[in-house]
Amino acid sequence: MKAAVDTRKSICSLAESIHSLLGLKTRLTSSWVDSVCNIIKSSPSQISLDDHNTRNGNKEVDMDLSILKIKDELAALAANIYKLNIERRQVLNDFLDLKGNIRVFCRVRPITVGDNFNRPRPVVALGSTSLQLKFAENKSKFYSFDKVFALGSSQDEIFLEVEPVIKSALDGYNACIFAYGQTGTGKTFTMEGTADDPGVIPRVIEALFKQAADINHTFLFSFSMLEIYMGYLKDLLVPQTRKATDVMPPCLSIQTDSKGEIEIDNLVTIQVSDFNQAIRLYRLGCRFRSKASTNSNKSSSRSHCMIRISMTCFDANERPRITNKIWMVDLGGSERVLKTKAWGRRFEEGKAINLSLSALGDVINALQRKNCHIPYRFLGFPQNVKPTLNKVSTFHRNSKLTQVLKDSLGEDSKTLMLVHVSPKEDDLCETQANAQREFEMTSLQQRMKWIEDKRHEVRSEIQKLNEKLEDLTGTSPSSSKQLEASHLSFELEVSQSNIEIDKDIGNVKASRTAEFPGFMRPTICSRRKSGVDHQASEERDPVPASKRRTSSHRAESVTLPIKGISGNSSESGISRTSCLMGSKFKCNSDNETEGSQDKSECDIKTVVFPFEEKLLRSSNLEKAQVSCSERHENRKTHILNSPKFIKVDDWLHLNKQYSSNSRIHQNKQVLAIPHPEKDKRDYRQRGVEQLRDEKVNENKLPKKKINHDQPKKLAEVGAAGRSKSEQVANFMPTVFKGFSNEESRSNYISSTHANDGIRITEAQGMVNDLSTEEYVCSTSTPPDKWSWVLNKKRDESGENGMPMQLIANETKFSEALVLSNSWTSIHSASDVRGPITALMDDFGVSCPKSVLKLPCQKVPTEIGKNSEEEKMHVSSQLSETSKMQHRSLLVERANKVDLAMPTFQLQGKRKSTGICNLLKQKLQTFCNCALIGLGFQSLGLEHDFFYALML
Ligand SMILES: Nc1ncnc2c1ncn2[C@@H]1O[C@H](COP(=O)(O)OP(=O)(O)OP(=O)(O)O)[C@@H](O)[C@H]1O
Repeated sequence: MKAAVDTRKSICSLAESIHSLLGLKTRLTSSWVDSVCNIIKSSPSQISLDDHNTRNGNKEVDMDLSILKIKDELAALAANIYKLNIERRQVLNDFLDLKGNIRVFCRVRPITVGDNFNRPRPVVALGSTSLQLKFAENKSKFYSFDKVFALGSSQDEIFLEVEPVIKSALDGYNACIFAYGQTGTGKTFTMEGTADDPGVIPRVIEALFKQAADINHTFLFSFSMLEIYMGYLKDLLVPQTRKATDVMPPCLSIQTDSKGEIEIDNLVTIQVSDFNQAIRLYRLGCRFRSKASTNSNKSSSRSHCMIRISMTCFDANERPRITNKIWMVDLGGSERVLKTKAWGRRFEEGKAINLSLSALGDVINALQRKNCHIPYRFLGFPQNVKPTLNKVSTFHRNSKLTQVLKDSLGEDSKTLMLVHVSPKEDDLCETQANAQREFEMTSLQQRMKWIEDKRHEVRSEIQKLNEKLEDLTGTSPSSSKQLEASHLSFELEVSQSNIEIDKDIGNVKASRTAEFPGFMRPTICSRRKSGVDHQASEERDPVPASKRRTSSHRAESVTLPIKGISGNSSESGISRTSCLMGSKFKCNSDNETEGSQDKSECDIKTVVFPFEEKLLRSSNLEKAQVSCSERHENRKTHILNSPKFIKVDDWLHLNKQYSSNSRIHQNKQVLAIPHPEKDKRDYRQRGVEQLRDEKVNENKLPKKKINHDQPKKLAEVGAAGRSKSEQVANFMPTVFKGFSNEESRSNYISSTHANDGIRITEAQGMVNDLSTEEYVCSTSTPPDKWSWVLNKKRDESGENGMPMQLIANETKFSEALVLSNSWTSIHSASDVRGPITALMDDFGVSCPKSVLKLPCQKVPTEIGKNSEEEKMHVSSQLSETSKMQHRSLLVERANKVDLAMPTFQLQGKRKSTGICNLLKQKLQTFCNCALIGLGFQSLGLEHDFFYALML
């Protein structure tokens, strides 16, 4: 071809020179030249170079000509290829654009050793692009991906999808390949692979060198490797003086400039000329990656490992840029802090990983949506915040991961996300947990409603009884006010709990979006911060705005409607300390991830502490009770902390101390009630005596002298001559007198009661008497305490009083009190019934209804002191005379009843003396004691407490 062109040129020049020589005026046309050329070509006598050479017999010239010919052809082909290359690049780019510059693949890890083979697999790959997560029999969720690699997919299959990205990189585009997934889902396996089955990174390096060699350009490759660990950038190729086992490298080579931008160019960049050099560097860097050993004793990556291969090509004008790079990132394993119950360093690592993954998710999501603002570094201000310079730091996102990748995660960059999923049921994503939570919340709500209804019922019953009482006594009982107050507070708690539930449900619902996997969606926080999805979330969220947490996560107050005040639901602002910063997310120095950015990240994310998981997952009733009792606890702290009350623990401690010194108890099962020392006992006894004296004087009844030393002496004598069971029988207090069970007796020994059989019998009579009109339910107080309380009271008022009365005057009763550690409480029947029923439900114990249908309590008053108060506990049906008789009887017996003895007396039939009734009463009493005791036990109290309660 070139020869033809040359021939044509020479013909042209020849013709022109002839033309000028002849002085011809006409110009030579190309058609004329063509025809002359044709004549020459077709003429057998043409004079060509070949002919000339052949004629001269010069074969070498012949050779040159053929070479020239081939070269001509090659040049033509090269031109063609150039055109095709441009076209291919365009087509590939269009293809990737069409597919999406960000593509997401999913790989399901195969079942490995240690997985439970018998459990049904909840992750199912449906076709090549969708994945089903089954988290209940009839509940599952579908996700779509660009491609799903099912269980057992090979490394080759994965690489086949990665290859186009390598081509793009060689064409001059920046590219990123990420491996994302929970800990242990196979990220490192996919990226690194094994010696026999190499993963993406070695394959990419190999392909880059191979394909670059195929391209007729000169490439210069360089290799860098770094990790982001706990917010720090660490150059893994900095000359290492440390051992591979060191957790932290001694120096960090990457700094930030004055604006806080990462000076990524400071990275150690090593030129590599072939695959072997690059792979050696890669292996070296991997040795220094921060890892932690997990429960299964394998090392888990606790950082993001980033490999950068930069390529520079000087002789390819068609490339969009001279130097471009491909990042391969093995992201740190995301983990549910709740699930792993990580703490300390592991918790910090997990937190840092999760935060940066969340930031990456935000960036990718913004890119997918083609948002004008991509939050590589700064998320933007919330709607209600005016941007000022000093506020920038507050709302700074500053994720180093996205900052480093900033120029490789963009419009003309290719991003490949390899999402890894474990087939393990336990590793199901947060969606499952949310569904579970949602279910729990619903049942919690139902339970709350049930409790509320029940409360209303009980309350109206109380109301009726109070009214009846008012009619009878002519006075407004203070207890009714207390009940009212306790009811109101309960209402408040219910409404608060409801709000909390609603809030949680709102959060659950808000997080329920479909199409993309979680990390591809903007986080709730970022939506709130940027205000992008504010509208959308409001549409999604059925919970009224007033009941939701305000958009600021630092919201300090909510407005709660308080029911029950003046019959209207009024709005009352109740200040709540920041739930996130206060209890949920303690953003103190301990919990902050190291590094500059993490304070701001702390601002954004909520991390729930492990102990809260328990609370969240505890049964509905438990939750209600916990929050209820906590609040009650606060309200009652000042009461219980008053010096009038000894704390249970204190008492038990004292008791133990005393018991250890005491030689009285021989049976280990028996809680030894301390034998009161003389001076201590005197307080009580003197109190009783004084009271008795007063009453006796008043009623002209003969005074009985109590010999304080008698019980002790009798005990010694008795112990010498009787068997243990006999002692036990005599030790038995009144309420258990009817029982013949040895075991129940032995658990119930009280040395104080041991020696006064007459007293027991008489006290029993008194119980019967009392039960004619009154129901008194009192948890027992140890002798020391009684005397102490009595003493205190006497010291203050200068007079003695019955302990029960003192306490009755001071103590409110409510359900919470049953659950509280208070020893001294007097409950109305209806107040007791609630917890007892609940306890019965909890423990599956059945009890005759009659036991629970107790009439309203009448608090025993200080006898004879106040005639009004007397009326409270003496039947209105009794005449004044019978009242007096009753009172005198009571007083007479008061000296026989040890006030330290626990009384749990039930109303029986009037003057019931029948053995059946008696037995029934005892059974009922025992049942209730046991139930309350079990209730206390369920609060984690020790056995001592239970025994003491029985006593
Ligand atoms: N596709 C697979 N085929 C065979 N084994 C696999 C596959 N994926 C993962 N494994 C195995 O599962 C285990 C966990 O994988 P790997 O260490 O890659 O998880 P990871 O996601 O990187 O965990 P971490 O985030 O804790 O580092 C390894 O023993 C690995 O060999």
